[in-house]
Amino acid sequence: MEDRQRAVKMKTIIIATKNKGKIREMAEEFAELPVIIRALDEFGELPDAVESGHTFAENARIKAAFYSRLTGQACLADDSGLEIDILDKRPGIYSARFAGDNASDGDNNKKMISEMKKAGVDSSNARYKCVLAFFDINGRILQAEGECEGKIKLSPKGSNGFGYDPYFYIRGGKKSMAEISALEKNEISHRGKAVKRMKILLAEYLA
Ligand SMILES: O=P(O)(O)OP(=O)(O)OP(=O)(O)OC[C@H]1O[C@@H](n2cnc3c(O)ncnc32)[C@H](O)[C@@H]1O
Ligand SMILES: [Mg+2]
Repeated sequence: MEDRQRAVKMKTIIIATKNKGKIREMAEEFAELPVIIRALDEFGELPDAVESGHTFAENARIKAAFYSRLTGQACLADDSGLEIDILDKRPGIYSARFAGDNASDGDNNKKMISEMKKAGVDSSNARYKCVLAFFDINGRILQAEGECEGKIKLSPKGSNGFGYDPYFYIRGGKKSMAEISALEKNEISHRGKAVKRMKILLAEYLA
């Protein structure tokens, strides 16, 4: 098939997130699929979805459904966060708003450090979780999940990645998630694992 013909037949999928770090990590992976990948910001200023769910899965579905209704296109949304054992699995689904609505990554990291100090520790087992939800305009839903175990330490290292990455030390290593390359992060991360699973589901869906 010629490129032009293939382009006509290709579906569009919007990566429905306002987090630039997530887009960076996902866009390249999904570019391997026979689909046109677009980012939410190509559709102008859209309102934020209300993340009123009680689980990552509920919030991922809320975001995918909300943005597919707004754009009239198939959407893939990510809900993710960090569970810190010593903090009874907080911030969890509240990871983006740990330090309040519109908190920056820096604000959330400061809040995390102060909560860890309050608990009297300088490290704790922790894990990142990610749920990806895909909604098309006919109501077809696909869902995939991923987890990544590690340790939170109060000494930040590295400047790659985003969010809590400088404080999240990967399993068995002395490196933080912000010290490894984007490629290496995708190999081991919660999002990388969910993306690989979602790619299999999408390939079946598109076939
Ligand atoms: O809702 P969208 O628009 O997708 O963007 P968001 O940043 O608000 O995303 P979430 O509601 O899913 O909150 C996830 C938060 O969890 C943290 N997080 C998730 N994945 C992470 C990763 O790979 N590295 C570091 N922090 C991560 C980070 O603080 C995110 O802001
Ligand atoms: Mg959010």
